[in-house]
Amino acid sequence: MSYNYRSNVVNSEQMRRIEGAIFASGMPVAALMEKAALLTAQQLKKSYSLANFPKIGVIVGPGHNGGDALVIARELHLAGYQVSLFCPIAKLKDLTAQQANYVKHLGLIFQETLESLEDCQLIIDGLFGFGLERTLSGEIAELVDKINSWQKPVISIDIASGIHTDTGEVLGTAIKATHTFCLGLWKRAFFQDLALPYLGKVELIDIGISPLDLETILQDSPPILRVNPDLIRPYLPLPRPLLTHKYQQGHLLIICGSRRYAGGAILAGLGARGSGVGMLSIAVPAALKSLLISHLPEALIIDCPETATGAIAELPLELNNYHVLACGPGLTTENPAIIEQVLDSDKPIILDADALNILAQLGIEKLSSRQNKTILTPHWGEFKRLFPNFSGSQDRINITQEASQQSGAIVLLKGARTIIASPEGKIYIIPESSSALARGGSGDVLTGLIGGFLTQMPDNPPEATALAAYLHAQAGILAAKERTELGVDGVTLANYLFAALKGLN
Ligand SMILES: NC(=O)C1=CN([C@@H]2O[C@H](COP(=O)(O)OP(=O)(O)OC[C@H]3O[C@@H](n4cnc5c(N)ncnc54)[C@H](O)[C@@H]3O)[C@@H](O)[C@H]2O)[C@H](O)CC1
Ligand SMILES: [K+]
Repeated sequence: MSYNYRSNVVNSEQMRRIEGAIFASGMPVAALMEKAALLTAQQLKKSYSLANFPKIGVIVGPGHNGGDALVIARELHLAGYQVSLFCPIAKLKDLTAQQANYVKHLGLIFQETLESLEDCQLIIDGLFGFGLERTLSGEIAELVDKINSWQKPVISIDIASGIHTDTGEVLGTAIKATHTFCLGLWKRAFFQDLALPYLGKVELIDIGISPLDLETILQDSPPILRVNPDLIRPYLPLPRPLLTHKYQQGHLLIICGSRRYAGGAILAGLGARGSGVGMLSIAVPAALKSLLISHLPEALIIDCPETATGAIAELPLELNNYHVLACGPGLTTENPAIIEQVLDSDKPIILDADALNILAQLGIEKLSSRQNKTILTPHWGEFKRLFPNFSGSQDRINITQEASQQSGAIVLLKGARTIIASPEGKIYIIPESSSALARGGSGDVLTGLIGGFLTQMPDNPPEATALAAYLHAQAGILAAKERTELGVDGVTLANYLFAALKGLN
């Protein structure tokens, strides 16, 4: 695999080792601090103009996060901002103490009380970075709570102080930043749902970490990759070969719908349509056939015998005739037998919604006898039913990885930051999304979309899943931009998939 500062996500221990390797190769610590802080100061001056933010308060911690803050304070001072400093912990690391001496020499003032910073238009949080090692308490916790109570713009350096760099947990209390500049490499906390309300807008400062240094440290552990266009574009089934026909582009079967939940079947079909899959068949209870044809004239609609309440009673099909099976949207949990039939097939399968609820009843061990790939796409509620052992943990990256190891399936855990883990250990993270997607029907679109891409990319199931999740999120973002977060129903979302796809290509 290729290493890249934009894609690789690290934990604090890896960050420390990478930093250590850079220092050991000759880069002076003070030089790297200078570079990181100068680049951050440049961005800060661009986003927060002297005209609008003439008075800036800087909170200086005892470690190198505080050192960064002091270099930034110095640069802002030299650029004409009026800068006030507050340093709540007396004992500073050597380099930080040196930086403090120099800003004193320049005439910057260390205030006696935090309150002296209350009239600033902006606060810079350089209290703790990835060196935070214990819960905030006492006066430090009070200081953090006081800053939060001011409700001013707060810019955190590297990470919001109080947030655990790996798990994203709040250690006692934490700064509620409105903007965080992550230095060098993305840390895991930036993709943990728990931490998002504390990080605000996030930006990566590229301090020039070379792929060589990344490889030396990261090659021994499975990669955690932040999905971005450069990473995922090579997997797109585009351009299509000049000479091809519909069956060469794959045949997806979606098993979905009930009289009660007819819409889920339509939305899954529309999601699959958005992938451009060559052939799409949709198995539904007989009563839904004409409805599905009216929405998806290009699909082959298979009418199945129904139960008394309108669920699929049986699948009169040879499932192995299809390349991929996607199953779940709108099914109801009435008929576990069809899920058992799907599990028995030799084809790759995607299970979502009630297919997951039935699997939870059957037991996750059922997957161990499968001969082909399984992709599970739970939201948190479904996840807890499938993997009750992990429901106590807050570290979504870890538990998705463990759930994948335990089940042997690719697990996609939906959330503000969707995580995808494969049993071989790969992790993909979808870095942005829209709360417009927190709405009934958006998951059905995703199931169809994953099915459609997996059908066209049979050799790369984790990447097909990541590609679908990325485009789904981008479609949500684009649609919300144009229609607000309230205007993105499932059909609209599906209609924006092509725009997301165009944005990637
Ligand atoms: N990423 C890079 O390449 C660069 C990062 N830089 C910055 O350095 C910090 C990490 O610095 P470090 O000195 O290791 O740790 P911190 O500044 O986060 O703080 C450690 C300091 O704080 C004490 N401490 C820890 N927890 C608590 C607590 N709960 N209460 C009180 N005190 C606590 C601990 O004992 C230490 O003294 C990184 O985030 C970047 O901002 C470099 O500038 C170079 C480039
Ligand atoms: K910080």
